[in-house]
Amino acid sequence: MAKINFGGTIEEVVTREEFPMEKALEVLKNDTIAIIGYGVQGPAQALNLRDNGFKVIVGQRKGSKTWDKAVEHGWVPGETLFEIEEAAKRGTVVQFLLSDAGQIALWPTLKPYLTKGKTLYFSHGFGITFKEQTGIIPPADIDVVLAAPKGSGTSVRRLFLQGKGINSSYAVFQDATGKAKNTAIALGIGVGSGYLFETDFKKEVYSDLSGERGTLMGAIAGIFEAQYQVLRENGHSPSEAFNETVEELTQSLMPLVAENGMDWMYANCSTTAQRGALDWKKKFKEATLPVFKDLYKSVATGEEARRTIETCSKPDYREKLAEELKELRESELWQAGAAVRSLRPEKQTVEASMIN
Ligand SMILES: NC(=O)c1ccc[n+]([C@@H]2O[C@H](COP(=O)([O-])OP(=O)(O)OC[C@H]3O[C@@H](n4cnc5c(N)ncnc54)[C@H](O)[C@@H]3O)[C@@H](O)[C@H]2O)c1
Ligand SMILES: CC(C)(O)[C@@H](O)C(=O)O
Ligand SMILES: [Mg+2]
Ligand SMILES: [Mg+2]
Repeated sequence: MAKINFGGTIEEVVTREEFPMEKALEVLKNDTIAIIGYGVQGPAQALNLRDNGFKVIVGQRKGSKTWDKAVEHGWVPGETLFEIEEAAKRGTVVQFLLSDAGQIALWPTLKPYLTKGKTLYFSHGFGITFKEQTGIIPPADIDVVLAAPKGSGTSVRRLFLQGKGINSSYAVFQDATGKAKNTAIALGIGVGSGYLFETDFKKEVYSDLSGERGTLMGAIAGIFEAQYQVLRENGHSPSEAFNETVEELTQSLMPLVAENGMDWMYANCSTTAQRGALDWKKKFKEATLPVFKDLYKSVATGEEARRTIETCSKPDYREKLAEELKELRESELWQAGAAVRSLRPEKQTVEASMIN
């Protein structure tokens, strides 16, 4: 494994150079990979594995929208697309990619098919770590592994199609065959990872839940709303407030951070901006640190898992989520955003946002 210095801590990572696709294909040459769940990660991982030359089948409920989506993606009923039970029976590697709440409901159906020597694969440590709440306790004679792409399934597929790769973590929870680690890495490479870093199920779920509720999704949306509100309350127009809050960040400054780090982005802004940002950064850190500490505690106590399971197990959870997203989409901030996006020169579709 490559030893990499991450800011002073040496970690071992698995790169494609040392674990090339040919090796991954060799490790899984006798396996049939059954993808159970065709939401966001399911299609991305299934299609990447198929395109990389692995033997892949998909398990879905016949008559569901996701069955139709799988057919559209080229999965053939009776050949590579089956009812969930049939796919689980045929698969020697079972990739459990239903929603985390959905996994609980399907577990009693799936478990009988997880026979000796098979591999159960997750992309999240949720089900195993919060086993008191999920009831997901695998049989002792199977391997249980994880490869968790650090990004949306949409990006997993897009980056693959661009010839790039997403970073993923991998972990082994149970090694009944003695081959679980190799299997986990081979699957991680197969689904399109650029490189893999090692974790365990608990660390993966604690960091993942913290990250998405924090800076990646929850905190960023909250900070956008707060700044936009203050600008609007002080008489700034929606276009000015949106540009100064979101558009410049995503279009100009974050690409610079992605390219070469925070100091590089700072260095490419004015000295006035740098001076102010360096001063205010401290205040924002002080203000948000207690919130991040609360968040981590809520994850570690299982409270986040409890609330997620409770709400996402309700029959109408999709409608409720859709309503909340609609409210977000229709808020002034994000309506202003839609107008700003339509004005990007590459779009050239200004009609939609014109008043007359
Ligand atoms: N979405 C991502 O990009 C992402 C990234 C990394 C890891 N993960 C993890 O990957 C796994 C899959 O995530 P996802 O976002 O693709 O899932 P999701 O929440 O979109 O759900 C996947 C599919 O599960 C189905 N489903 C839900 N409940 C069901 C039930 N009771 N019976 C049958 N089907 C049911 C849904 O219809 C959906 O098609 C999760 O463990 C998630 O935490 C997701
Ligand atoms: C894409 C994310 C946010 O990284 C993932 O963790 C998820 O749950 O969808
Ligand atoms: Mg997540
Ligand atoms: Mg994540």
